[in-house]
Amino acid sequence: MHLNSRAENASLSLNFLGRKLRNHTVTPAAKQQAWARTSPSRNVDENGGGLSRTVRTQPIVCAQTELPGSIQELREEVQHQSCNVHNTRLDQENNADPNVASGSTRTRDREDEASADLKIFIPYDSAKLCITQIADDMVAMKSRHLEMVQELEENFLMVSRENQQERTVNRIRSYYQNKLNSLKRILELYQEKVERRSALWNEKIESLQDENERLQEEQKTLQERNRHDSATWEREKDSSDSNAPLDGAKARLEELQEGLYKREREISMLIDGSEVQKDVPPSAYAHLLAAVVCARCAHLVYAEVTEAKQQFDRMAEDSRKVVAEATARKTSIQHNQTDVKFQEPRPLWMDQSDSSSGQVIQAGVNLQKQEVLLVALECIKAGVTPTLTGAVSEQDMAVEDECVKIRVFCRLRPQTQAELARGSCTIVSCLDDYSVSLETARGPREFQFDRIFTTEHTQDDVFQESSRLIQSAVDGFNVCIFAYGQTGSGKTFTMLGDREQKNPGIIPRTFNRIFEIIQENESKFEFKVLASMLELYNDRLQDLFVSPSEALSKRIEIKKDKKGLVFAQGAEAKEATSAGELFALFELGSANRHIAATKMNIESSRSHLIISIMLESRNLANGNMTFGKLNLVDLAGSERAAKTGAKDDQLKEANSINKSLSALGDVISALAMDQAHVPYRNNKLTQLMQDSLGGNSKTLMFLNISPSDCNLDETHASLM
Ligand SMILES: Nc1ncnc2c1ncn2[C@@H]1O[C@H](COP(=O)(O)OP(=O)(O)OP(=O)(O)O)[C@@H](O)[C@H]1O
Repeated sequence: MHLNSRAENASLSLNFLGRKLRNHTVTPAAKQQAWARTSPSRNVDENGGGLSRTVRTQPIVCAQTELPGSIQELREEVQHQSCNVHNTRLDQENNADPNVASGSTRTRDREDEASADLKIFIPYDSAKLCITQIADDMVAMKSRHLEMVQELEENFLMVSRENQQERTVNRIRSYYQNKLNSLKRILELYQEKVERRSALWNEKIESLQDENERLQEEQKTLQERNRHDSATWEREKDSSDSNAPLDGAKARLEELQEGLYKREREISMLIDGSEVQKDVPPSAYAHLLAAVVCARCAHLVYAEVTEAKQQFDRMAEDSRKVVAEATARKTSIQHNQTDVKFQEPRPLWMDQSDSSSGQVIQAGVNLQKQEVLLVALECIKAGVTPTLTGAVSEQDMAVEDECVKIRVFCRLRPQTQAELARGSCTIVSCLDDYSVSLETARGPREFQFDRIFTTEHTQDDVFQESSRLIQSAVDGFNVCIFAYGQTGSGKTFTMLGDREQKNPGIIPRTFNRIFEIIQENESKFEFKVLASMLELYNDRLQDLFVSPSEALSKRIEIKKDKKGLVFAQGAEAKEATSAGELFALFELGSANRHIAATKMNIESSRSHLIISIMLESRNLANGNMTFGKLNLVDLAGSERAAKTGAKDDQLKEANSINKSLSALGDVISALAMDQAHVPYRNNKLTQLMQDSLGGNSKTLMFLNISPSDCNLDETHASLM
């Protein structure tokens, strides 16, 4: 070890085993301990063992305030213990020639030299202890430094993270600011638009008011003229006895006026709804009202204008001829068809106009149109009001049935025990067989349907209205009957019936009706009935005719065959030869559905149930084949996920249901609006129902609604 303090304020440097140690702190306690353990005699022994160390004669100055005491102490210690401090050269000379050492100059020189080269011997143990302590201190210092570095790094990271967060916040803020700006711009645009529109409407209202005033003025002028004419006639009558023809004209005028007042009374009665007939759809009243007004005007024209009179007479004559021809044509087609309905069943893919039943329908529609035209012309001629009798023949209904492809029936269920117990009140009322009224926050809203079924209507009433469609399916049409509505609104009750089957719904009744029709026609036709039963849950189709474990391993794909009929590839289609067999198959499917639902811990009402019945018939006389398909669907509930507070799996389930229901809604509205593109492919549900929605198929939708105020939002959404 070498202690070097050559420069003033130089730092203490230690050279130990070839490693340079700098600026270390030696704790006084450690040094104390080191000295305490070192005895002078032992040091001598050890020094003799060759552990000599060199110490400069200059005082050891330590750069750090903590050190000086200790080094100084060390030095003092060394000086006190003379055995530890040696001037080697003096020692040598003293030892070698003590007599020669005379003369003050020489002695001073020697002292100078000695001060320049003073050797100090530190006991090895003390030095070792010192060094160990120094090394320990340095290790501690290193770890402290490392800690500080780590702390600094962490601080740096934290600051940079904060900076980043701030930057992100700024970015988000500016993004939303931009959005807000663009929304403001859009709002301004809309405001402008609304202002423009309202200005336009104001203009229109003003022009209508002007027009109204003008008409009133004209009316006044006409009345004046009338009064003037009648006064003239009176005068002329008084002045001459030869005015007899004018009597007739005056009488005619009075008659006309009387007729006019009568029509006005009828119109106001119609407007007031005082003569509303129970069995006439409300939409028909609008047409009737329009017809009344038109007929009145037209009759005035007919009566006053000679050319118009001739024209109307000609039209009425032509129309009479056309009606006669149409009646004859329809009768001849019906005659050709004979009374056997199934002799020439119409294959599904054949154009309707090619088939005889299609011709009957077409002839029926034409005849109806011509008859309406003739009645209208006669009414105009006679100046009478066209009326709706409400007495529609079975045949007319059948014709109408053939023409209408989508019907929507609304069914209102009674309040449940739970709703009654909760004190819910009823907010839905049925106005007539076609309209319901819903009490909303903004007042009552009316909705029209093809038919309304109230709580008074039985399952039988409901089935009677739908059973004609089953005949159509056997005839070769594709038919779909489905129920839509929120959970608990009565879909399952309508489609399946109650659990005990005391009030069977449409599905079991359909099974019976199919085989009744088959039985009625089995002498002329051979039938084959195949059924498949599928469940659509979370966009996955599951075959309900196999066990749930087997169904899980099966992949079902929706395909179309050559005739355009949709089928589920991979799903079983089982044959049934009686209503009982069909019902047994249905029970098997329902049991599998229940097991699968229990296994997956879901409610069966959270999936769509699709029962497809394929009806094949072969004409025994000519071998012609006919294919019809009947889809019976019990849809999952349509409630909103937000209201139910669904999370995770439930939310996924609700989203999947909503997606499929909105896809179905899109398809129905595209069909209702006769759009060129119908988005069937958007969802598995609509893909599967494709061949029984639109085209030549017939669709019956049941809209099930709850009457209670607690379901107002859902009921409103469903009705909309
Ligand atoms: N027209 C009705 N007459 C009497 N009770 C009815 C009627 N409609 C529904 N219900 C009763 O209301 C309750 C709910 O009906 P249902 O289970 O058919 O609703 P849902 O719409 O099918 O519900 P989910 O979507 O959960 O299957 C049942 O107890 C059912 O018996």
